[in-house]
Order: sequence, then C-alpha cells, then structure tokens
Amino acid sequence: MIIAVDGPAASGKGTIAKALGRHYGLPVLDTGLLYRAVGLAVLKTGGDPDHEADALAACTFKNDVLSEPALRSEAVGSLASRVSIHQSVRQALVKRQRDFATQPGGAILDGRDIATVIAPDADAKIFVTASVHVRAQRRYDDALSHGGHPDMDSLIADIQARDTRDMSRDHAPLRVADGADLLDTSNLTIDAAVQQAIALVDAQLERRRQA
Ligand SMILES: Nc1ncnc2c1ncn2[C@@H]1O[C@H](COP(=O)(O)OP(=O)(O)OP(=O)(O)O)[C@@H](O)[C@H]1O
Ligand SMILES: Nc1ccn([C@@H]2O[C@H](COP(=O)(O)O)[C@@H](O)[C@H]2O)c(=O)n1
Repeated sequence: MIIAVDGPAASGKGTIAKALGRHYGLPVLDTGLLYRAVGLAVLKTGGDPDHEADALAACTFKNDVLSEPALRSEAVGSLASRVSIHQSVRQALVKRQRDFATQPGGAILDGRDIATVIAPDADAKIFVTASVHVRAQRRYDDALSHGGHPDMDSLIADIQARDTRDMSRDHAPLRVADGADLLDTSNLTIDAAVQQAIALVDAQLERRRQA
C-alpha cells in the first residue's frame, strides 16, 4: 500500500505522514529532505542554487546526509525550493523516491509531487494545507522552542515566497492531485488532524476495495 501526503511548507504533512506510518505500520520518507540535501550541498560547495548544472552536481549525496540537523533550517528550506525548480534535479531524485514507494509491504511519502508525479497510482492521497499565518506561527513556535529569535514578518514572507515558487514552477508544481482529499489543519490540533487523516485514508481504501 502506498500513501501519498502532499502540501505546502509547515502545513503539518510530515507530522501526519509519521502518524500514519505508526498507525498503518509503514515506513515514511520525508522527500523534502532530499531537496534540502541538494540545497545544503550546493551551499557547502559554493555553487549557485539557481544554476541548474551546480544543483544537478549536488544530487549525488549519500543517504546518511538526510539526518543532518542543518537540513532543518529555514535557509536550507529556501535553498531546497530554489534547486527544486530544475527539471534535471527533480529527475535525479525520482528513482530514490520510487524505490522507497514500491518497497515490499508499502510506504508513505510526503512532499509536493508525490500524488501527481512520484506515485500517481497511490492507494490513498491526502493534500494537507493550512493558512499562511497558521503555518508561520508553527514555524515561529518551533524556532522559539529551539532557542531561536524568530521574526514573524520574515517567516510569513518566506512561506509566501516558497508557496509561490513551489506552485508556479514549470516542473511538478505543487497542486492537489486528482483523487486527493484536502485536509485543512488550520483549526485542528495535531491529534484531530491525524484522526481526520486516518479517516480519509480508510475511506479511500474502502472505496478502492469496492471499485
Ligand atoms: N495540526 C497542528 N496543530 C498545531 N501544530 C501542528 C499541527 N500540525 C503540525 N504542527 C506543528 O507544525 C510544525 C510543522 O509541522 P510539519 O513539520 O509536520 O510540517 P510540514 O508540512 O512537514 O513542513 P515542511 O515540509 O515544510 O518541513 C511542527 O512543529 C508540528 O509539530
Ligand atoms: N516532493 C518534494 C518535496 C520538496 N520539494 C521542495 O523542497 C522544499 C523543501 O521541502 P520541505 O517539505 O522540507 O519544506 C520545498 O519548498 C519544495 O520546493 C519538492 O519540490 N518536492
């Protein structure tokens, strides 16, 4: 069974994907980390994230990079969004994602193009969203709890810039896939969002069984 979870930055898709993983006993891949790894590698080598050849050269990272705490920063998230517009970069990361998705027993992947490009035949597809202000507030709370000094206005600007870039790029833009259910977490606690996600997945699985 493959479950695709897509949505914009800080919508809560990673939290939901992990909870679904525990509920259904499936491994989870946060595909944003792959793009973050490329962004970080470009930064470390002094390359230009907007230059396709520089970004493509950074796609040869090893999987152990994916646990580096440096990947989690807003700055690296922004670099990830810049390298992710290049078609060749996206292509270079497809195999890792499809291999994960098609492993025996099934898998859950969260990202921006899971239900549209990576696994369009996924058994269940959820598009998680939330308002820009709620998402920025989540980033703000995260940063505060890690001893940071976040600035709300720049978090809002960063999320808006990322949304615009992710939704308007030519290749695999962020959009709700055919057959995906929308889950707006703006006014939901984590527990409520997870319960709703499980109910949506169960209903999609049941519809497939009956089809
Ligand atoms: N429904 C919710 N209510 C309150 N906080 C939430 C909710 N869902 C997630 N959060 C919190 O918001 C933050 C971002 O969530 P998460 O990492 O799941 O988002 P994401 O969409 O995977 O982000 P990104 O892909 O941009 O890294 C986390 O601190 C998480 O605990
Ligand atoms: N399937 C994906 C996943 C991510 N991206 C790009 O990476 C950026 C960082 O992603 P996070 O989920 O870690 O915030 C994101 O803004 C996208 O530009 C992608 O293109 N496809």
